[in-house]
Amino acid sequence: MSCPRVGHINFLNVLPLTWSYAHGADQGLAITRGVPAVLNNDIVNHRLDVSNVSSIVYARDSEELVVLPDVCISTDGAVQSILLVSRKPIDDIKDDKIILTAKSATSHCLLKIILRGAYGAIPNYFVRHITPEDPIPEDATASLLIGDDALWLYHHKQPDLYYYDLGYEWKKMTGQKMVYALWVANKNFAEQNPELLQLVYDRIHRAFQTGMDHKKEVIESALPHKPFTYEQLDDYLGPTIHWDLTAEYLEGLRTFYSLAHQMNLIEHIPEIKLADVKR
Ligand SMILES: C=C(O[C@@H]1C=C(C(=O)O)C=C[C@H]1O)C(=O)O
Repeated sequence: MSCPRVGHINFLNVLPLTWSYAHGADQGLAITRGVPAVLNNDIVNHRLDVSNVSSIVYARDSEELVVLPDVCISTDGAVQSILLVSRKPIDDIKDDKIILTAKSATSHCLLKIILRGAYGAIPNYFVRHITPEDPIPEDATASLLIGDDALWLYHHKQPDLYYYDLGYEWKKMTGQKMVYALWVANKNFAEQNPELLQLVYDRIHRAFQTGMDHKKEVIESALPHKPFTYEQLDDYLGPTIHWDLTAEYLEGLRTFYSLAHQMNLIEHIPEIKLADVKR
């Protein structure tokens, strides 16, 4: 095998890695860019060898996957880019109709856990494509958005709607950190290609360090293409989004899996198997 097939989420929450790939870290890798839901599907169908995926995907397919250590997309509290936008206060949501963005998987579960666990609500959920300019379809009470769409909404709030940050809500409910996304490798690929796995791990792990050493340049690289200011991205990347998969973040991930299991969103609580790479 020559070029490992690597999935990359095309959201600003991984901008340091996007920047590093554009500055040579993609050499020898075949990169596929997409929204989480598409990459989730591609890794479990073996169209990718390694990918950034929704963290719930690992729990659903842990027999076939291993987790790359030290890297993830996570927050300790507010995330800004995973939002429930609602026509009514969250306390008044009961069996209402809620639209879930088709781009996500983890946040679907996170919202269900929070609404049931913290607000006693069991709404009717429907998955649809939603745009941030028109976030709540006429027939629904609320919508869940993620990524750049949600970040844009966070900075363009309408006075007649209510906004809830699910990172903040998770921290309030559990006291824990939250891991939204992991990098996983297909087990067969990992076992048969240890050197390529090491190469991909080194590139991704280093990219966040190098990227943050060049934070100004990294942010400026996105400004011409994205509807955000320097200050907004400076606040989002670094203090808000974290990329270190430390013991505390792993604990938050285990709590998430455990609550997802209690709600029958996953069949079992997986053991988190880390890929065998030199760190
Ligand atoms: C923080 C975020 O984390 C993400 C949320 C995901 C999900 O809900 O499945 C998947 C990947 C991450 O991009 C975000 O998208 O804003």
